[in-house]
Amino acid sequence: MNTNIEINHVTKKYKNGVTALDDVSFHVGSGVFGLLGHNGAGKTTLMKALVTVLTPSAGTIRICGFDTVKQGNEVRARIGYLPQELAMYPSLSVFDFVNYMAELKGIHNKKAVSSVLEQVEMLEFSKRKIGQLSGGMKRRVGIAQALIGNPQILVVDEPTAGLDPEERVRFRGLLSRYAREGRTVLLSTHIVEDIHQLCEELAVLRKGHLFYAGTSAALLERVKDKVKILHLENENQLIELQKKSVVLSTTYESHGLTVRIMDESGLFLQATPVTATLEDAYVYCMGGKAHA
Ligand SMILES: Nc1ncnc2c1ncn2[C@@H]1O[C@H](COP(=O)(O)OP(=O)(O)OP(=O)(O)O)[C@@H](O)[C@H]1O
Repeated sequence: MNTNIEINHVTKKYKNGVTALDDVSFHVGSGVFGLLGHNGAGKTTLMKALVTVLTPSAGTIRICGFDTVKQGNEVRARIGYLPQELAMYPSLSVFDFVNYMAELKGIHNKKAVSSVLEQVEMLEFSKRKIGQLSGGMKRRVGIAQALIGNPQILVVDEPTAGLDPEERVRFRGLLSRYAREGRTVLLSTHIVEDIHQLCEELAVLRKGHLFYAGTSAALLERVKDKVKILHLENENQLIELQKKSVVLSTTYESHGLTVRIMDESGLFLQATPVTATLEDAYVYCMGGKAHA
């Protein structure tokens, strides 16, 4: 496997004393790789370090073999980035905006601009003003500017948040097509479905620490035999249960509710074991449904 991203013992401490990343290490090969974690887990901080926007306090990151701190230009030439909130100019046309972003990267090539707009199915809307686009279309334009220069690695921060289901499917298709031919797409998300559909491998951050890195299959193996269902009479019982166990899902019924839990230490003898699903495994990684 070719390693496109190598993250070694990366720590980031902000000036306000927050440790956003604490000794994080993992490697990423080709394909779509998922970065999961709740708000504040450190995903954006890690992505900014990957794309050389910020410098780690300790540790190293290599992108296609180049060090993000010492060889920033080589890294930036190989990486495209769609931040969570990309500043766009509403009065510019789609074409002019992407062309402007290309020029900022030193690429003066209108054919390259048309080509990336075609890849994201926005060529027919080239003349439309940014301010007149739907959320999904804006996101596609965001990807288009990240694809300029045909980067080996594409980093996208929460790309499907706020999209309707149809746009989400389209967006997933786009990312998975891009990840072919040895390229890497690293996407951060807290949408379990994104991971399920797109990523063979994933890393999970929790409060700056790496909780898991590996394949979905290995993650499923970890939760095997630990998923159980329990019947509860009311929500007070649910609140109590959440203090003792990770609640994966809840189904309300006419008489009470049924909950799926992760019984890690085998404490819930009255609960019925069920076959674990990947969805269970992802929700478990995220720390349970209640916090999602
Ligand atoms: N520029 C900054 N200065 C100080 N603290 C910061 C800064 N940026 C982020 N943080 C803090 O670092 C921690 C990690 O934030 P980060 O944005 O990386 O998390 P995240 O997983 O991307 O969350 P979200 O999904 O909400 O974007 C949080 O506690 C956040 O408040």
